[in-house]
Amino acid sequence: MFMVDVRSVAAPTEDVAGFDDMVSGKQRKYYMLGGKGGVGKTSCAASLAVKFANNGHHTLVVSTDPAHSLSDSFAQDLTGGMLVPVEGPDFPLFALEINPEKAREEFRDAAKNNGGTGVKDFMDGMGLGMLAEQLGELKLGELLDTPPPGLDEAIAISKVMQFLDSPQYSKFTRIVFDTAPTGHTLRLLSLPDFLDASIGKILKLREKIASATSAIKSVFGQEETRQNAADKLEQLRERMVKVRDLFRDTDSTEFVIVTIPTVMAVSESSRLRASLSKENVPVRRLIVNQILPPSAFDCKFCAVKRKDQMRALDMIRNDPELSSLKLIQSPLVDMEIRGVPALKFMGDFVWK
Ligand SMILES: Nc1ncnc2c1ncn2[C@@H]1O[C@H](COP(=O)(O)OP(=O)(O)OP(=O)(O)O)[C@@H](O)[C@H]1O
Repeated sequence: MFMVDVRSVAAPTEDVAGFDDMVSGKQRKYYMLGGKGGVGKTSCAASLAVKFANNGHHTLVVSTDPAHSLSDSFAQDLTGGMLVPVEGPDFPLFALEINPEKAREEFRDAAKNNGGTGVKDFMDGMGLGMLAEQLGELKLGELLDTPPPGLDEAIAISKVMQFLDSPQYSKFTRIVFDTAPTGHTLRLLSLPDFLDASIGKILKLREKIASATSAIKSVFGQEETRQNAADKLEQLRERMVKVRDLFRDTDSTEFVIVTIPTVMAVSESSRLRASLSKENVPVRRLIVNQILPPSAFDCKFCAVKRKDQMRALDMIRNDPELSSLKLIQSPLVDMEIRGVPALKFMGDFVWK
């Protein structure tokens, strides 16, 4: 069925992924695959999820990328924002595609009720203009109208954590994230601190407002709504802090960088690794995908391509950010990596 003998380009022993280590133990582990768009993140994430499931783990593969490609990769409809069983692997494998925009709407509603113009007008009316000004300083309106890039994804991931906290999901021992492209992922990483600060301020202010308005709240009957909204914000803040901590937890989490052997992609991966280090996100493995398989007779184009790829691989070996990572080489195959059998095939080469 597969034309290329990819076995002949299998990674040398020192380059194996260390899958035994990844699969051992029943405590929950999170693998986040990230990199430039189109390098093969989804294929690598989906193949890892299939391999975990085939090795006895209850596995969940999650996408928070608006351009969901998990459905394409598994050749099954996984849309809808709920856990969908993936047919094919030996052990339960579920997929979850979260719609980041929808997740943000929820946050938007909660924050608007809590600190938007409604509250400001209300405060002005009560002669509490000073507090209203403080609310203005939080620039909450700005946050809502032009949400910082990455906010959608941060909320989407925090929603996944909410799912995973509930007892019925406790059986999942491996969670694989097919993350959004580099830029978004990076912005997301610094977001919980930002949100923690602004939501923290809002909540403090809420205390002041609550005491100042306690005498009149029954007249207006608005306190309950505001309380619910504040509770929702508090929940969101707590979840965001959890996500941030999870991203930095070396025992349970690993960010795997996926790249291709081109100078541009390698440079970008080096920058990604540097930013992840700055954020204290654990990285141990680097997948170099789409490596040309060996051939006895290269056409001119292939020979040039192969030379470029060699140069990019050398660059990785000499790069201060990347040289210490486990290098996993994944061959370019002449087939579409689509559906569980194809993902299993790919996984057996990548995850060794
Ligand atoms: N090693 C490979 N050999 C051949 N084709 C590959 C390989 N890896 C990925 N592909 C193909 O490249 C395309 C893009 O792959 P994939 O969707 O996994 O990338 P991605 O990095 O997740 O992209 P995006 O971020 O745009 O979703 C797919 O058609 C996939 O089948």
